[in-house]
Amino acid sequence: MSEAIARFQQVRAAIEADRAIDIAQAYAAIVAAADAGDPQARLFEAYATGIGYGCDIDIPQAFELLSIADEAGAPQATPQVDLIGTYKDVDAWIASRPIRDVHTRPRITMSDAFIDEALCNWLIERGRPLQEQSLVYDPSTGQPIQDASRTNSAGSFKLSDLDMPTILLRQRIANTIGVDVRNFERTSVFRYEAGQTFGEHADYISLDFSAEIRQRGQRPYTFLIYLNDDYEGGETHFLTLGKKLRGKAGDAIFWRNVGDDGAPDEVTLHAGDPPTRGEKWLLSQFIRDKAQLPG
Ligand SMILES: O=C(O)CCC(=O)C(=O)O
Ligand SMILES: [Fe+2]
Repeated sequence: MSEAIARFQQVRAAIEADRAIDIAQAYAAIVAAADAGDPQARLFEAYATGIGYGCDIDIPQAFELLSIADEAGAPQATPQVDLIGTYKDVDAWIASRPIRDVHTRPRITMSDAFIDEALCNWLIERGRPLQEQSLVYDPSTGQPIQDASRTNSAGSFKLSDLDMPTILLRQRIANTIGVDVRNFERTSVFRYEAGQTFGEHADYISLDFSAEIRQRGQRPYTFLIYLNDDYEGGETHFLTLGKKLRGKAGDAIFWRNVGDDGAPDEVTLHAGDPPTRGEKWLLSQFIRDKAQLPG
């Protein structure tokens, strides 16, 4: 094995284990191994180029690299090319989608048929193996603990879990809201089995966590996509507004967690109510007001 490929394997293991690494060096190692003939490294280079991990975001180039990885024999590339090969014009695919307001103060907006069924199913299958029990922080000890207020599971996409459809979807979300995709946190997929819930909470960062806000920014937007609809109950419940909302599979909902002045808006308090029958799958995208570390 060439030295470049051995180095990439180390970088890949660090990314998969979510260890802190130097992103510029990691990107250089990915490209070197790809150039040394490793199709898996070419695939990582495609994702890195899609999200600006150690390089500038270049979507057409990311596409090109995905095709090269496919031809070089990366098995994961083929279903992605099959899925996005139908997106003939990438610019049109990632363009902003029509929206409609469903509430004014706070502004809550929906976008019907934001994605199609094939992409919903793709995202469910990508998110399924990543599911972990959701934890909340115990304010008395500062330790993550399991708590009855949040019983659903969640999985988020690191660089090594990404794929081109998800990368393009992030672009479409950014264009629809009119925000910079570099401000996106990791994309997550949530699963609620019947009876599981994400209790009353707000998505803005509490002003009590001023260091977090200084470092990573406030979280002005939440963007959700309902990935299935064969369940009962399971609404996104805005408790103070007395409003329960839910979309069909592929519909999106988003809202601002802060007011025009940027301060937390307490009326955005909400819950993911428990499905009473069937299981609910949801894509959750949090958006900050500052660029995030990519990956
Ligand atoms: O499941 C829902 O509808 C709500 C999800 C949610 O509150 C969140 O992603 O922050
Ligand atoms: Fe939330």
